[in-house]
Amino acid sequence: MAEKLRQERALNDIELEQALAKKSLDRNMFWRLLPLLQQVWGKVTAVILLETLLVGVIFIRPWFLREVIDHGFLQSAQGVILNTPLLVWMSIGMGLSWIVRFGVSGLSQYLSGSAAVHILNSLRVQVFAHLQQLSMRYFDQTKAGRIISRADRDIDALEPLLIQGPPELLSALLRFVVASVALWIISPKLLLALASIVPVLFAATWLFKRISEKNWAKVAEARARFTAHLVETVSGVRIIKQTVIEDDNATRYRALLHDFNTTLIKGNLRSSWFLPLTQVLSTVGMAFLLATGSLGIVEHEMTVGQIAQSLFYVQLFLGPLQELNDLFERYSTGASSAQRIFLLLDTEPEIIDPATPQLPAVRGHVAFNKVHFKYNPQAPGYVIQDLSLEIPAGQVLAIVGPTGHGKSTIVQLLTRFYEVNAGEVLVDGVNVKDYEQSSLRRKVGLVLQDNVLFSGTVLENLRLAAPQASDAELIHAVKELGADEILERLPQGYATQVGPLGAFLSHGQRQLVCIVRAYLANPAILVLDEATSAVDLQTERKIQTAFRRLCEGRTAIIIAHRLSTIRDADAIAVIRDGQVVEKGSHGQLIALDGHYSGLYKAYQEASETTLAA
Ligand SMILES: Nc1ncnc2c1ncn2[C@@H]1O[C@H](COP(=O)(O)OP(=O)(O)OP(=O)(O)O)[C@@H](O)[C@H]1O
Repeated sequence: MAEKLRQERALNDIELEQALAKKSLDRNMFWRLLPLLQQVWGKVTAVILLETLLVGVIFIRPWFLREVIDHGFLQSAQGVILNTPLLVWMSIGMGLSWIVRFGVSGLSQYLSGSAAVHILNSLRVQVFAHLQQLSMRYFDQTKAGRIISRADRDIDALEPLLIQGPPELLSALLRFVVASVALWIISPKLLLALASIVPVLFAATWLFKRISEKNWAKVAEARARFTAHLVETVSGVRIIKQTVIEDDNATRYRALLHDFNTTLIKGNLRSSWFLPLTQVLSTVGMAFLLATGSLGIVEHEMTVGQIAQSLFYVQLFLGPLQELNDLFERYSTGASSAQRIFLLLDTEPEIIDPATPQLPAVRGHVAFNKVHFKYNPQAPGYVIQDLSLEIPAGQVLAIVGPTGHGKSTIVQLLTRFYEVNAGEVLVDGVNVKDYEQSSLRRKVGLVLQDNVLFSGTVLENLRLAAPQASDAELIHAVKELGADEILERLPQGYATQVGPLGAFLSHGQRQLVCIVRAYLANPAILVLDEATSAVDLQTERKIQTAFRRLCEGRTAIIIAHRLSTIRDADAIAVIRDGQVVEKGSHGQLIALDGHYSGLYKAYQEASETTLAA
C-alpha cells in the first residue's frame, strides 16, 4: 500500500510511516506518555512532594520581607528604632529558606532525572525489541537512517520533556495557584485586575502550541532525512568512491541540510512572537499592581509592606505563564518525536506466529504447491507464479535460471520472510505458517552470497550457532569440514577479529565461516546461495568440500550461478519468470535440449572465453 501511495505522489516520511503502521499520527501524545510514568511512580510521587515543599519555601520569602518592612522598624520617642529580635529571626528564616530551596530542588532534579533515564531506557529496549519483530517488508520500505533516527535521536529528544518537564510544569502550576490565593488574600482587586491578562495569555499559548507542534514535526522529519542519507553514505561508501560521486553525494547532503535549516528557521520565525508577548503581558501585570497598590495606600486598604510582598507574588503569578513558552516548546519537540516512536511501535509485524504452533519434525521434506507471490501487492504481475516444486528429505536440489527470475525469492518464502499470496509452502508436510518462525528458521540453515558476520573473533562468530560449545568443539567442526587450513592462516587464527559485518575477511573466508556456522547449527534443510564472486581455486575446492560434507544427510537447496558445481546434484530445477520450467538430473536435462541445456552451453562458452583470456 505504501508503495502505491508513493507512486501516486511523493510521500513524506511521516505519511509513509502512517501507511506502514496503518494508523494516523496520534497528535495527543500526553495520554500515551503518561503510562510510561507508571514504572517510576515512587520517584514521581517523591518529586511531586518535593516540588510542593519547594513552592511553600518560595512563597514564605515575601512574607519575611513584608514583616521586616511593616514591623522591623518601630516608631519611638527617639525616632525610628530597629526591632532587632524580629530582624534576626526574619534573617535566619530567609537564610534557612534559601538552604532548603537548594537542597530540595537538587534532590527533586536528581529523582526526576533518574526516573526519566529509567523510562527512556525501557522505551529504547521496547523499540529495539519491536524492530526485531518487524517483517522484512518494513525494512524493504524504510531507510536504515530513519529507523536509527527513531531508536536513537527521537528517544533522546524526549529527554528534556521527561526529565525537566514534569517537575517544572508542576512547580509552575503550583506557583500560579498559590500566588493567586496569596494575592486574593492581600487584595482581591489586584488579583482580578491580573486575571484579565490570563485569557489573552491562554489563547496565545494555545495558538503557540499548535504552531510549534507542526514546526517540530517538520523539523524532526527533515532531520530524519539527512540522517538517513548519512547512514546510506556510510554503508555504500565503497560504491560512492568507486563511481566517484562524492561531490554529487555531498551536494545532496547539503541540500538536505539546507531543507532542515530552512524548516528550523521558518519554525522559529513562526513562533518567535510568543516570548515578547508574554513579556509585554507581565509588564502590563506590573502596571496593574502599581495602579491598584497606589489606590490601596491612598484608601488605607494596603500597606507598603503588602505592596512589596505583592510585587513578589505578581512575579510568581506571571512567571509560570512566561515559562509556558519554554515548556510548550519542549513539549512540542518531545511530542513530535514521541509520535514517530509510537508510529513505529504501532506498526504490526506482517508475519506472526500461529496461536498453537506445530512442533517441528526433523526430516527435511520441502514442497511448494501452486505458490503465487509478489513483493509489492499493487504490482501487476507475480514474481513467483503457480510454482510447484517438491524436494524429498535428503535430496540435493539445484535451482538455476536467469538473473531476477525469482530463485532467491523461493528461499525467502521457505524461511517465511515473506508470506505467499496464494498456494502453500510445506516443510515436513506442515504449512510454514503453522510453525513458530523461530523453530522454522532453526530447521533451515542459510549460507548466502553476502554472508554477514558480526563484530568479534572467528570463534565468537562460530559460537553464535552453538552457544554451549567449547573452543575445542568449534575447532573440531572446522576440521571436520576441512576449513582449518584456511582459517588457521588468518593473522591470529581463530582469534582474528572479523571486523564490522566481517569486512576484514575475504569473500571465501567469510563463506567458510558461514558454512561451519551452518554445520554447527545442524539444520535439517540447507540453503546455499552460491557466491558469484570468484575465489581462488584452492579456496573454491575447500568451500566445495566443506559444502559437500555439510550436505550429507540433509536436504539441500543450492542456488547455482556456476553450473559446473551442480552436475552431481540429485535434481536441477530451472526457474523462469517465477515458474519451474524444467526439472531433472544434469544428464536428463542435457538430453532434453531445452532451457537448461541452453544455459549450460552458454556457461561453458563463457568459461572457455574467460580461460582463453
Ligand atoms: N525485497 C524486494 N522487494 C521488491 N522486489 C524485490 C525484492 N527482492 C527481489 N525483488 C524482485 O523480485 C524479482 C526476483 O528476484 P530474485 O532475487 O528472487 O531473483 P534471482 O533469480 O534470485 O536473481 P539473481 O540470480 O540475480 O540472484 C526481481 O525482479 C527483483 O527485482
